[in-house]
Formats: sequence, C-alpha cells, structure tokens
Amino acid sequence: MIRFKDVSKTYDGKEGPVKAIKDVNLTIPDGKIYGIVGYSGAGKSTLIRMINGLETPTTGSVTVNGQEISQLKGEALREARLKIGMIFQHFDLLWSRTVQENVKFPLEISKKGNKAERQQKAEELIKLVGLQGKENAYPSELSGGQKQRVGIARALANDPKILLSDEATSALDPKTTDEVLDLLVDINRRLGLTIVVITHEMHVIRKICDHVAVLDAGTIVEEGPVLDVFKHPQQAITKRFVNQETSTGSADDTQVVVKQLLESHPDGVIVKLTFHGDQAKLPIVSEMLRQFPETNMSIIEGNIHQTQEGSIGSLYIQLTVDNDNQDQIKGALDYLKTMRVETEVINREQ
Ligand SMILES: Nc1ncnc2c1ncn2[C@@H]1O[C@H](COP(=O)(O)OP(=O)(O)OP(=O)(O)O)[C@@H](O)[C@H]1O
Repeated sequence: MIRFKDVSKTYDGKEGPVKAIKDVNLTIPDGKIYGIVGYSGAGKSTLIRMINGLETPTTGSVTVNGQEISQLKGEALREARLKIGMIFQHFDLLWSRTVQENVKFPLEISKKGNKAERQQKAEELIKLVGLQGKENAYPSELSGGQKQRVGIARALANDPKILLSDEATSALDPKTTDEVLDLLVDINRRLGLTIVVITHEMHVIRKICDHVAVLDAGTIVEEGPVLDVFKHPQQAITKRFVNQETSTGSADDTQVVVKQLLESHPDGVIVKLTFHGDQAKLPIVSEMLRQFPETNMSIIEGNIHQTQEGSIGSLYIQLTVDNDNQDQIKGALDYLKTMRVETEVINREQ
C-alpha cells in the first residue's frame, strides 16, 4: 500500500516559493492500477517522485510497503527503491547498450545473482514484454513502442512490488500507446504488482486504471473508481477530462453542430446521455420515443468505450416537438432519469 498523509511540497523557485503539492491525502491499495491525471504543472511528477524518494515532502509523510520513504537513508533507501520500478516518457535507456544489456543493467547494479542467472532473468523479461529476437539490437534500432518495452523489462528486473509510470505513453502514437497499455494491464494481472500511472490523457485512465485521482494546482480535487468518475464527474476540470475521452468529434465540431441545430430548431433541447454497463444494450431511447410520440430526436454524436470495470457510452441528441408541447420533452427527460440514464442538458435556447 502507498499512503500520502497530509503531504505538501514547496520548491524554492527563482521568484520565490512554489507550492507544487498542497495537503494531499491518498491511499493506493496493493495490486491496483491507480491513475493520477492533471494538466501540465499540476504537480504529477512531484507526486509520483515522492513514492520512490526522488523528492521528499516538505511536510507530511509518504509510506510505501509499510516504510516511510522520506526517512530512509543509504542502504535502506537503496533496498526500498529496488522494490519500485519506474518507466519514463522518453524511455531513458542506455544508448550504447543492447536491449539485453539494458535489461541486465539494474541486476548488475543491485549485484543480484551470478552471470548465468542475470542472463536467464533478462531472457524471461524480454519474452514477457514481447521483444524476442531483439535481444542484441541497440535502442536506436527500435521503434518507440519497442523502446518502451525495454524500459518496462528493465523496470521489472529486480521484481518490484510497484511500477511507476511517468507519462510512459505520451511520446507514442495511438496504436502503440494502446499496445503498451495492454502490456501494462497484462503485467499487473500476471505479476500482481501495483501500478501508479501519471498522465494528462484521460484515454490512459479509461483504458487501464481501476481508480483515478484528479490533480489540479497541487490539490486532489476528485477521486474514485474510474467508472464512477466517468459516470458522475463532479468538478469542472474532471468534466473537461471526461469529455476529452467521451466525445468522438472535437469539442469544436460538437459546438458547431449544436449551434446549427438550435438555429434550425430554436425550441430544441440538446442532451448528453451517458449509458453504462448493460444499459447500452436496452432499447431505452426507442421506448422513450414510443412513450412520448410527439418528440422528434436527432442524433448529434455517439460513442462507447471500455473501461476495466465495464463499458460506458455517451449519446448527444437533440429533442424537439412540432407543436410546442414542452411537456413531451420534459416527460422524455424524466423517463430517461427513471431508467437511470445520466442526462445533462448541455444547451437550451432561452
Ligand atoms: N525543482 C523545482 N524547482 C522549482 N519549481 C519546481 C521544481 N520542480 C517542479 N517545480 C514546479 O512545481 C510545479 C509542479 O511541477 P510538476 O513537474 O510536478 O508538474 P507536472 O504536473 O508533472 O507537469 P508536467 O506534466 O508539465 O511535467 C510547477 O509549477 C513546476 O514549475
């Protein structure tokens, strides 16, 4: 378990103190994939680097695997760090060493096993991350996704209990990102280790995390199971992150369509419906139209995504009535609520 208790971190900046982390309390259970999402400068790197003691809190404590990491020194700190692997956005590989030599490097540093054992461990890890055949390649001969696989194998060399991922897919294209994310889930399931992911991309959170915390200006403003946060985002910043992922068109495209629809149907109501789990399979919308037959519906956009806890979909629709019978629209919206579909009226012409 990783526990942040009343943690604050203030840097001595050139223009005075910078409060990077403010009074954070957070518990990360063993074996989970825990995501911390925030915009640039929110304090994500500072927070994750406190887990392996690369940063120390100004006040408060960070406890990892039962030990207060900031109190450890010398050999005890080195030992604790062996149990915490880390992967980085720019891979941080040794460019003059082959894949195999990169993976063996942490074992040489920790003086674990003899030469043959280190060789065997490296081979196992290279297989685990799907890089057989590339053992003797140099990093410059690998694609971005392959480089990150080397980074992952190297981070696992000392059998850590925790893997920290610092924007590990931010430099990769979408397809390679998904392949590396699938590998992280596979490793989490097979080895049972805890993974802490920091990212500015809600896609990463949605795809692999069990739990998410939203960091804004050094403060955790919201946290919870990923599906709950996607279903009921509370804070404006969380809604922005969730929309980043649940809107297929760009936000600008959606706005243009909304404006055009409202101009042609000034009485229209634009509603975002959020479905989750089995609701996506029920004929809820057709039943709504059957019960409120004077209502017309236009679909603006829709999508469905998988999370680790089940599916979540959103549908942007416009509801209009020909005869100004607003009760029909109200009834339709009430019906959706009784079916426990999240509804959000996103634009209503006054
Ligand atoms: N060594 C330092 N000295 C002074 N200020 C720092 C230092 N490191 C970080 N900061 C400041 O602390 C705040 C949080 O930085 P941090 O790098 O943790 O954020 P982040 O969310 O990881 O951002 P990014 O995604 O851009 O890396 C920022 O205002 C940053 O300028």
